[in-house]
Amino acid sequence: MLLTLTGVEKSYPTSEGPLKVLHGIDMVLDAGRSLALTGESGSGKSTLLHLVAGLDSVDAGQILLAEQDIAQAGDAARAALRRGTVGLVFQQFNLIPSLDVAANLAFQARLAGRFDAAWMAELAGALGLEGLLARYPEQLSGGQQQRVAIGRTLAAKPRLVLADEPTGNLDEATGDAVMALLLRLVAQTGAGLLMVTHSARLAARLDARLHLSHGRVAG
Ligand SMILES: Nc1ncnc2c1ncn2[C@@H]1O[C@H](COP(=O)(O)OP(=O)(O)OP(=O)(O)O)[C@@H](O)[C@H]1O
Repeated sequence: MLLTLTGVEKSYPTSEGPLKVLHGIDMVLDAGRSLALTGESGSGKSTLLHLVAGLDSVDAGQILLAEQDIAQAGDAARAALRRGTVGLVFQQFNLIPSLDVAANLAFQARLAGRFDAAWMAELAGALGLEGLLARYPEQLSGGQQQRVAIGRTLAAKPRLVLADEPTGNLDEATGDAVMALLLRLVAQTGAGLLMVTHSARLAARLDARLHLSHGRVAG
């Protein structure tokens, strides 16, 4: 199993005392499978994604990612796991403005020590970016920027792709096209995909769905 969560609990400190956001989450995701994380605003979706990404630590429970327990890992170990195993795609594209598309695409793969020119060229082709490699992010449309952001993440060949409303900033037609590319490329690499979405329509395109309600799995 690529990802297993067992009894994951998380609270945030607030001025009125701890706010419990996740109350014992259990979930599994296999390599090559995609899972939509849905739920109303404030149900804990982003919190869960951040924990799996190793961006924050759990209060209790276990997160096994590629046989490693990230819940109990220290900051340095979590950072290493993040670079080596996990790829993130967010609603904000966060491209590096001073780098052209080719350099943005290569950036994370180089950081992870996994730059592969042939894979990069294949990705650029699949994402329709060949003619845009010398442009800078500000010279791209939103849909083009999100395709670069997806390419940048997949270039490093992550075993798990975490996406938070990745097409939330795009119009429906562009978002649908970008989503189709993301699903196709994730399937091609055999990675797992965990994606937060508010859209039941998008959630239905993934293999499975986990619905959160007030920090609990509701279906
Ligand atoms: N750093 C924080 N400190 C205190 N409370 C927080 C913090 N981050 C999130 N919360 C609270 O935790 C709860 C869950 O937030 P989270 O962002 O995980 O929800 P979500 O399901 O992703 O919501 P949305 O769909 O609106 O993005 C909310 O009540 C939120 O206000």
